[in-house]
Amino acid sequence: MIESFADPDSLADHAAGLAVEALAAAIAARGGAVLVGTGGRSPAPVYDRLARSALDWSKVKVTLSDDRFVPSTSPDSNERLVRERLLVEAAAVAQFTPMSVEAVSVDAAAEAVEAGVRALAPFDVMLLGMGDDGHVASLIPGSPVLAAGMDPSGDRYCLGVPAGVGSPPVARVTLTLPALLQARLTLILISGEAKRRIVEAGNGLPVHALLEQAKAPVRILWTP
Ligand SMILES: O=C1O[C@H](COP(=O)(O)O)[C@@H](O)[C@H](O)[C@H]1O
Repeated sequence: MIESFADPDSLADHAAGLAVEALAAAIAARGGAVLVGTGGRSPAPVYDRLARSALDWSKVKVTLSDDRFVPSTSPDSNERLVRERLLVEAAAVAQFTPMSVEAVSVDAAAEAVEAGVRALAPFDVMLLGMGDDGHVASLIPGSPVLAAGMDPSGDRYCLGVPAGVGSPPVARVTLTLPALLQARLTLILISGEAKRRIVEAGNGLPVHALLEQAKAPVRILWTP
C-alpha cells in the first residue's frame, strides 16, 4: 500500500523519522545498526535530515544498495552523494562500506566488496529509490544479469552489472534480491504520477518482487 505525502519535504521528514526510530531501536537492542543508503535523486533530502539527527552515529554502519562503477569522486558516484549529504555533521563518524571499488572489472569490484557487505547483514534500514523502468538498486530491466540478480535462491549479495542499462548507462555493482530481502525495514522513496502507476501496475518489474514478498517489511513513500 502506497503511503502518500503532500510534498517532498513531508515525505523526507517522515522517512527520516522512520529511519532514525529503527536505527535507534537497533542500537538499543543489539549495540549497533546498519543503514543501506541509495543513490539517484530521491534520498538526498532524507540524508540531510539524518545527518542532523541525534542518533549515536558511532554505532551505525552505512553501505549502499548499489553504486556505479566510477571513481568515488565522479558526479555519478552514489558514494560521493552519501559522503556529501549523509556522512557529514553528526553522521560523519559512521563507518562506511563501499559498494564499488577500483578494480580491473565490475565483476572483480563486486567480488571485492561481497564479504564486507555480506558481513553487515541483516540490515536494519534500507532506503531505495525506483527508476522510471521499475528498477531498484541497479536491478535494471534489460540488464543481461537481471535474472541472476533477481534469483531468490542466488548465493551472492553483490553483483556486477555491465554498462548499457540505466541512467547513466555505466557499469554498476548492485545488491541482489536475496540481499535486499535482508533488510528489517525497507523504505522505497518515489515521486510523480508515472512512478505511482509503475508501482500499481504490478507487472513483474524488479520493484514488484520486493512488494510481492512477505519476508522483509517494505514501505512505499510517495509524493506527487
Ligand atoms: O541509478 C539509480 O537509480 C535508482 C533510482 O534513482 P531515482 O533518482 O529514480 O530515485 C537509485 O535508487 C540507484 O541507487 C541509482 O544507482
